[in-house]
Amino acid sequence: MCIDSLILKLHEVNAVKFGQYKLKSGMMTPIYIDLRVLVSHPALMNQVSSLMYQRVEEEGLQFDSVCGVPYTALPIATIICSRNELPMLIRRKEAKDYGTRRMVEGSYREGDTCLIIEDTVTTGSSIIETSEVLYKEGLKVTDAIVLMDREQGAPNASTTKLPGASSEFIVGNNTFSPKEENGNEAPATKKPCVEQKLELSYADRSKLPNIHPLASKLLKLMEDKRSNLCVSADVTSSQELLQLADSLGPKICVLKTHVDILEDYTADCGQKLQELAEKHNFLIFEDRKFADIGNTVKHQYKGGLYQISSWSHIVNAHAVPGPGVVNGLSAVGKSLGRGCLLIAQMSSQGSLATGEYTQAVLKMAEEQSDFVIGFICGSKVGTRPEFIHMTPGVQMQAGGDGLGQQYSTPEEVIHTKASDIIIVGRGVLEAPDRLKAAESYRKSGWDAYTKRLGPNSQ
Ligand SMILES: O=c1ccn([C@@H]2O[C@H](COP(=O)(O)O)[C@@H](O)[C@H]2O)c(=O)[nH]1
Repeated sequence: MCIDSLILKLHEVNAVKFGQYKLKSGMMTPIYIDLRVLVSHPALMNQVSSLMYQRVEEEGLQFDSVCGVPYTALPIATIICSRNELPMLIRRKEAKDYGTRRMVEGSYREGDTCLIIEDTVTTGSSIIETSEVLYKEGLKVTDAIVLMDREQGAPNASTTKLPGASSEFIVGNNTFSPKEENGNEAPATKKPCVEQKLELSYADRSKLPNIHPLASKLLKLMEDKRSNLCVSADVTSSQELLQLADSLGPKICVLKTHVDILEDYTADCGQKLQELAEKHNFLIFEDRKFADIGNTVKHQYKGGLYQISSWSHIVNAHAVPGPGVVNGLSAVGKSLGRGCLLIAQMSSQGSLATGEYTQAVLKMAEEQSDFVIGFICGSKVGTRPEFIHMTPGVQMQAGGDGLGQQYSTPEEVIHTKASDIIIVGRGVLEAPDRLKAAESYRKSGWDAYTKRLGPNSQ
């Protein structure tokens, strides 16, 4: 069976609904996929199971057992396992208060690998929850097969969070084209049984009707300069900072600063930085990570020694204090045309900004999109193409720095994890030739982006 005819059959049994529906993430959607009805349609259920198992075979996946995400994917996993004589595990949603109190039923040994079966993903949070339960039982989740990917963050969420996961394979097609996410009609034309990704270029996104002007400017200059590189200028003297901005300016889309590590900051430095940003067409991002109540961050942003709002186009904030932190920053920055990134995830080992916290950050961003322009994150987390994803912890070699920093490569960050901008600090600063290193990061980031867009991108 091909995808087109499957979609039609799903529509016939009312598994594809049109209207106004609320997703688990809280977001409203005009299309709702309800595969729960499948249990009442055994022939279709068999076809779906066959299609999903076909993909398991095509990918040559190896695993010791199979686990369906409760509840909808449970019968699908059961059919797959029964027909192909595969060992199955059942993940409980709640522990029994008697007997073994196990969260995972079935026979398994520590270190066994497990394939997850899921019907529909939006953010991937259900897959993550299931894999976390399995992981706590000593199982390793290596892959997940999904029938419907709503393309709203799931591949990235799953790829990065599945403990021990190597990859995720999507059976089927996108249910939303980017245009649909914008609210316009234009269902994707589907190629039968072929995975199809629709993605807007930076240039296309810069023209979206609801985009924040600063995000639009950034996306446009990225396309013009063919650069998705942000250099993190973590140096301690103003002279070195300005020299870096001038020499690397042509290679970068954003210059990130930590103004409070400068030993000799004066207002003149902020002024000169702005002039260099104009000269080389990049934006300045002060990585201040505001995290206080609205009234305090308002003062921190506008006043004090650094007067950040007067020279930095972008700042960022933790969502921990609640929406007041954005309101406080917005009270200062909005009229100046500034924008804010919310910290949805961090690159440091053991970061607490994961799972439900990250989801709550996304919600806060949606609600404050007149000032929030995107996220600091490890992978694409947001659903709106208007949001910009910036990822720190990038070097040519994956690894760490011994102080908790964790590095991914430009290819992983931009191509696999679908982020927009790589943030590189020591990868450039500690190179013998900083300009050469910046060019090499620019090229890697850009190549990964064009690869992600596909063959028609250039
Ligand atoms: O999660 C985060 C948030 C911010 N950073 C900042 O990015 C740079 C990374 O520097 P490297 O030398 O490339 O490690 C640095 O300024 C951090 O404060 C981050 O690393 N992780």
